[in-house]
Amino acid sequence: YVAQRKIDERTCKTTTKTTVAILGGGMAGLTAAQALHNESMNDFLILEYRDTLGGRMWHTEFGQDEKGDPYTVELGANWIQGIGSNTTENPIWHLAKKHGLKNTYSNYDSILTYDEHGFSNYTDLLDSYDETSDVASKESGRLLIQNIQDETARSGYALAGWRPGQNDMKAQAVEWWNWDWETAWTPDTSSFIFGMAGDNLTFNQFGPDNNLAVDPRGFRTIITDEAKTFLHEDQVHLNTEVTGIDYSPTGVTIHTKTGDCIRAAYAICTFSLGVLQNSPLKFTPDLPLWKRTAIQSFNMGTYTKIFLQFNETFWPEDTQYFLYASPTERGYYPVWQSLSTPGFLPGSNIIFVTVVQDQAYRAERQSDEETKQEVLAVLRDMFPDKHVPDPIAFMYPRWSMEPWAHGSYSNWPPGTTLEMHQNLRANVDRLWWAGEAGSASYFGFLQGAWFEGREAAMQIVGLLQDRCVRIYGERSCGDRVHYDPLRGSSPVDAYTLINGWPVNSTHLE
Ligand SMILES: Cc1cc2nc3c(=O)[nH]c(=O)nc-3n(C[C@H](O)[C@H](O)[C@H](O)COP(=O)(O)OP(=O)(O)OC[C@H]3O[C@@H](n4cnc5c(N)ncnc54)[C@H](O)[C@@H]3O)c2cc1C
Repeated sequence: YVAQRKIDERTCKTTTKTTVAILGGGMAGLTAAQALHNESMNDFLILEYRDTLGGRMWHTEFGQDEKGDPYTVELGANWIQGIGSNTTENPIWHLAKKHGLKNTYSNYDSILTYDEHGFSNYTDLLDSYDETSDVASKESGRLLIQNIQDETARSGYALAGWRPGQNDMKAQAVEWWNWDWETAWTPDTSSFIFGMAGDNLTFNQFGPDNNLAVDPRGFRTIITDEAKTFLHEDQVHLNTEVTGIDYSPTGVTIHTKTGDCIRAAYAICTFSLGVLQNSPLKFTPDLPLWKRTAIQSFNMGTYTKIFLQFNETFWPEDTQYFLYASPTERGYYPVWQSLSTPGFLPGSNIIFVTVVQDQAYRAERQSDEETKQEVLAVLRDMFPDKHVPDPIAFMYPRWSMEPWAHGSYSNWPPGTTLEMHQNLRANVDRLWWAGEAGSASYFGFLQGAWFEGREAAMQIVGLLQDRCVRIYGERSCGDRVHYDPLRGSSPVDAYTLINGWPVNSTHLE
């Protein structure tokens, strides 16, 4: 460490000292900072790549209204997912209410189904999927509790009775709407146990409903407004790209692209799994094999929303969703969402379509014009009796190419275990980890980031003050555990706070 410190000093243009360096200013970075502040520990710095807080809560101006003013659309997180419980409130819902976020109930029953010849009613398939989901959910709970080897969501659903034919494109579209649209991965590439558990933990615990943010200030206002309640400007360094992290049992030195250094007693890295997997970030010494294995074992999904504004709403104005079954390609511009519908951005004539994974990568690689022609051809198939004009505005983000995100959110592949995941969130010396992907219970969701940021900061407070802390009502002391080597499945008694599983497993069924 002494030798390493000398090297640091040589390579640092300037050195700033702080107690806790929070790497990343998204939801997890915010809740980490707030947890430190709540413990009167205000000597921390948030280092953020972009020119704003918010991370994957990211909006932009799009199109224009009658007066010529632009609308606001969300490129990243859009829903508050899991609201409506009388007993447990989703912390994201709490923030939304606190900051007066404008949002509207997403009604998944407000859906019409289409194929290449136009409207085609196959809602019976939606009902069949729902019935098998109930069976699959119970079975995945049994596998978890009885410590049985994980399987693919594909096999779990097939055993529960959902077996869409390879060429039954309507059933494939229904499956996409139910699975891929949420996880950004196919059932074949998703863990059955943890895919079902993640869904249950959010929707059985916090409530079954989702509301869509349609606030002109942008969804991230729940972060930026909350930050104003406790954060000082000098605690945030925006436009700061972290390029290197030196860690040891006694401290952490962060290197930035401009050659400056931040020396901290502890650091919390909240970068997305995609950044950890793909960016040239240099760790010194190299991260241990158990940590590198964990980082590469989980999956980062890409979820791309493609926005179009027309000069009229030619689709049924009162319907929220339109599901399209392409005759040839699964997941080809399948879910269309109207923002022109009452409660959202009425009169906006805006609709957007979502693609994930291979279809998202393809769209992100091709030009706007190529993608526009593809989506217009789909709309013209869906509405053969209407005149579908060229859009007056068209835009989509390229999540897989954003160097600060490298994708949208994480997912658990088949065969993962809780111990394997614990290795993703376990600290390495004084370098700690937080963020959406670190949440065993709510990965992929904003609430996952919210809980992980807070928990890491509270545990660090415990270490700094040489005491145990209470997290979710349980005692937590010292470093996080990690597992080396790993075994094939997790015993049920592993589902505890120690492994990042704070909720009682009775919530699983
Ligand atoms: C398209 C999309 C749709 C989504 N939909 C929903 C939804 O509807 N509901 C929901 O609950 N969740 C949704 N999510 C997931 C949700 O956005 C995330 O779970 C959450 O925002 C993650 O927060 P975080 O703090 O863990 O990570 P981030 O928000 O990624 O924060 C990490 C921060 O680190 C910064 N950073 C990265 N690299 C560096 C570097 N080298 N140096 C300095 N800073 C760096 C980034 O700029 C970023 O601000 C969606 C995400 C996407 C992308």
